[in-house]
Amino acid sequence: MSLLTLIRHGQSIWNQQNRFTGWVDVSLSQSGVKEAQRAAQMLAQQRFDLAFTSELLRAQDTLYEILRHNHQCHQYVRIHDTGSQWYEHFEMSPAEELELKIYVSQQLNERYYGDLQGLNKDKARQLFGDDQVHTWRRSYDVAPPNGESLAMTVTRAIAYFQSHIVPALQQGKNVLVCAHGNSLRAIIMHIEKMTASQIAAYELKTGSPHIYQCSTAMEILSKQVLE
Ligand SMILES: O=C(O)[C@H](O)COP(=O)(O)O
Repeated sequence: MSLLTLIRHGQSIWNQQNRFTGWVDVSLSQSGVKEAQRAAQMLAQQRFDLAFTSELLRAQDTLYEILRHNHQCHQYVRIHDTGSQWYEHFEMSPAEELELKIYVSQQLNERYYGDLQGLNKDKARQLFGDDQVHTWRRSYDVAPPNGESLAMTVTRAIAYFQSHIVPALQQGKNVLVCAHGNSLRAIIMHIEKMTASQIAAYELKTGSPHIYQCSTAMEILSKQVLE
């Protein structure tokens, strides 16, 4: 059995300003730092064997806040996703084996919101109408102008989940994934076998850990959401 802990980053400064963020690399707000610290307290006793995050600051800062307060993890090494599995071959001494590996990948980035990035969501509603903005935000297969649909985010995030995260879970490792609302909804849709309409309506609070107990055959044995 293994534990899969999914957590959306703490509130960002553009979440606070109600602006479409996507791949714009904004920091956590003061409230977001507090959310990350609270999540760290909730997860302080949890042992993690490895972690995954996106290339974006708000997810990485939330992850490091959790690791800084984790009683099991004292050192870590970041491995950037360069497309090659170079890290599978390098030798680590027993002491280095204690280092937690953090895999950083663009595949776990937030949904790319294209031309909407930076725009205030209320301003967008004034410009394009409530229905159009809701469709861009919460439909499954409609993309915002020059952006990704949720379906496109799901495709890349699940491909990464299956190629990099599932093998670790099948080996019984405890995995921490600190990412974004839409890339995590992609993973949740996959493991909970949700439909497109169910996941389109599913909301993840910032800084709220979703903890799944998984069998090595990837059955979900239990789910706990900490708030
Ligand atoms: O990127 C963003 O704007 C948010 O993090 C997610 O926005 P959404 O909840 O509108 O998808």
